[in-house]
Order: sequence, then C-alpha cells, then structure tokens
Amino acid sequence: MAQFGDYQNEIYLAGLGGVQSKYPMTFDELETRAAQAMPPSVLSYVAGGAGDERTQRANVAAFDRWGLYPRMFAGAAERDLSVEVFGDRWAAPLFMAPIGVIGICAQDGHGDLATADAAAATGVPMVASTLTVDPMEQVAARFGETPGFFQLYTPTDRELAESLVRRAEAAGFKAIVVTLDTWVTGWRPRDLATGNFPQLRGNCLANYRTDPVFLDRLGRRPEEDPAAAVRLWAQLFGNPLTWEDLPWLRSITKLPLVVKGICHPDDARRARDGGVDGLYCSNHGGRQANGGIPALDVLPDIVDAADGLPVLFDSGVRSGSDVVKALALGATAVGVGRPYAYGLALGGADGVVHVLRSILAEADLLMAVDGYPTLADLTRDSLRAL
Ligand SMILES: Cc1cc2nc3c(=O)[nH]c(=O)nc-3n(C[C@H](O)[C@H](O)[C@H](O)COP(=O)(O)O)c2cc1C
Ligand SMILES: CCCCCCC(=O)C(=O)O
Repeated sequence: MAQFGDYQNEIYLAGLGGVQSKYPMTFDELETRAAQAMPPSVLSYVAGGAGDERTQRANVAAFDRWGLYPRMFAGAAERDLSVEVFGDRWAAPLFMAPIGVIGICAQDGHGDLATADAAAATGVPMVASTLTVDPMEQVAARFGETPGFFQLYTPTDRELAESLVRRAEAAGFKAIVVTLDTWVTGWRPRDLATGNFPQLRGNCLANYRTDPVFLDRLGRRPEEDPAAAVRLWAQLFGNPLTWEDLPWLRSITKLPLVVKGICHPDDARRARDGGVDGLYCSNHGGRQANGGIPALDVLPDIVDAADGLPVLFDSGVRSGSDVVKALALGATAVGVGRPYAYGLALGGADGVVHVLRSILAEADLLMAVDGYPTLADLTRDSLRAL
C-alpha cells in the first residue's frame, strides 16, 4: 500500500532536495522564496492580515502549545489516513482552503486552474472561492476524480446567489461552503499601503461575468462596460447575513451546506440546529479581525458543539504536524491556505503538488514514528498541553 511518507524517498531519488533543492523543504523557506517570486502587491495580499497581524501570528503559535505523545509497540508500519466527507472517501483529511483571486498567484494568471490541476494530481480537494479569475465551470472541469467544494460569498441579490449555487451544482461541486466572516474586508494595512484592492476586484469577477442573472442586471456584457461591473461590486460582496438568512441558504441547495468562520460554540449549535451539514472553524487566517482568538484554541469547543457534524478547520496550518494536532483536537479535515498559494507562485501546479505532498508526508511519517496508524487513534488524549 502506497503511503504518503514515500514522498521522502522520491525526493532523495529524484535529487529534488539538497542545498539547491528545486522546491523548499520547510515553510520558512517556502515563504521566503515565494516572497522573492511574487510581485509586491500580490505578496502583500497573500501574506498580509488584519491590523498588526497579531491574530495571524497567534494562529501559528497556537500549534506550539500542543505536543503529541509518542506511543510505542504500535506497529504503525502502514497508516490509513482516509476519511469519509459528505459521502466521498478522501485519501487524507486535507483540503485546500478557498483563496480568492488565487489566479494571480500563478505566473500565467490562471492559478485557479493550476490549483484544480494540483487537486486532481494529489486527490486533495480544492474549495474554490467565488472570487476566481477563471469561471467555476472551468475550474471544476479540471478536478478529475477529486471532489471539490464551492465557496459562496453571498451576494445581496438573492437571485444571483441562487444562480451561483445552481451553477456550482451543475458543475459537479460536492458541497457549498458559505463564508460568514468576510462580508466586508477587515482593516488590512499591507493592502492599504499597496493600494491593490481595485486591481484585485477587477481580477476576481469571472463567476459574475459569466452569470446569467448578473448579465441580466447589468443590461449588457461587462466587456462593453467594465466600469459598471466594478460598480456592482458592493452588491456582489457586501451582504451582512443574519440568522434570518440561514433557512433561505439551507433551502437553495440539496448539496451539503457548510458554514465557514464558526469560532463560537453558540454559533456552532445554532448553525447545527439550523440544518447545516458541516461547520468550518476558521478565523480566516487572521485576515479579518485582529486581536482575536487563535482558531486552534476554539476548535475543541466547536467539535463538542457540533455533536457529530463534520468540522472542517483552517488557520495557521503550516506543516504535517499541525495537521495531526488539529485532527487530534477533533477536526474532520484540515485546510491549508497560504502555503499552497506560495507553492503556486513558485512552481504553478507542480509547486502546489509539492506543498501538499510535503505536508501529507510529514503527517504520515509523524503518525508512523509516534505510533498512530489510523485517524481514530488520534484523540485529545494523544496531545499534551505544553
Ligand atoms: C490570499 C487569501 C485569499 C483568501 N480568500 C478567501 C476567499 O475567497 N474565501 C474564503 O472563504 N476564505 C478566503 N481566505 C481564507 C482562507 O480560506 C483560510 O481561512 C486562511 O487562508 C487560513 O489561514 P492560513 O492561510 O494562515 O492558514 C483567503 C486567504 C488568503 C490568504
Ligand atoms: C477585492 C478582493 C477581496 C478578496 C477577499 C477574499 C478574501 O476572502 C480574503 O481574505 O482576501
């Protein structure tokens, strides 16, 4: 049985490692090299966060407060990391978190498609943002056998929202992830300094530009009047949802519905009672609210409140050992964010594949070394607070 840890041998055999390694072997090196490769405004968009980025750093530091107990005589020669999520069996409990405008991270500007190619190559699902450079149908067509989710930024115009969801269903996405924490962008000093938001907005409209309801609202094709398309931005993006909207969201799709941004157990319970199929514990990587709580710290409370519903998690995941810790704290599957954007900037689809395979290999080898052959073996008792 092939194991994710086999990537270690592949790296040795292919000579990908060493001082002049083709790809970085640590997150720090990945970030440094990506920073050299990315245009400054794209780097500020990806790397930056809210305020002085305290929460962003705290997300990462939270993982250091947990240690995994090594267990002996566990015979973990073979590991099974597979997990069932909404009826599909994933080879590993890892997915790519939605990254809006990811297209611009690739050198050819089509990073959405390259990310989808990486999903197809690795079996690691992509959650495709509403805000893509290429339309969702083209993204989904590249997934191959790998399932993909569609992340919805809910437009104020409900008919437009419903149209996006219908298209996601038709394109074969397997779940709808509604992001709740970003109906307006937070205070992001790096983006303010580079002034890149107008350019970003112009680059993420593919799903709207190809939408029949949007085109109907516009009256003519956006190519004929790009300024009008941009003026419509406020209606596309700025919808402060309330609990009153949940029954409507639930009603517009038969696909599994997941709500992203859940970091309080009361919200988790209320969403569960409102009929969602999954909770997504995330503080948006500290990009939205500064001075908050690391997402990992609230994960166990969300898992308890979920009462058996799947809980997706992201924010601060930088390595395979981070993935293992989040799983031990109860996550059903763990999302990688910034690291794969950096992989994309460095090496296109190949770069993303390397980042994902490295994270999976580290997680797998850690489970081998520390004696956890299956995900079921990883529990809160596997961890010790440091
Ligand atoms: C450049 C960038 C763009 C993002 N765009 C979206 C988005 O369109 N939709 C969404 O739900 N989350 C978005 N996120 C948040 C990610 O899904 C995820 O929550 C975050 O990256 C986790 O933090 P980390 O990357 O530091 O681990 C974005 C994150 C980054 C870095
Ligand atoms: C004008 C681009 C806004 C992009 C918002 C995407 C996002 O969620 C993020 O965190 O950035």
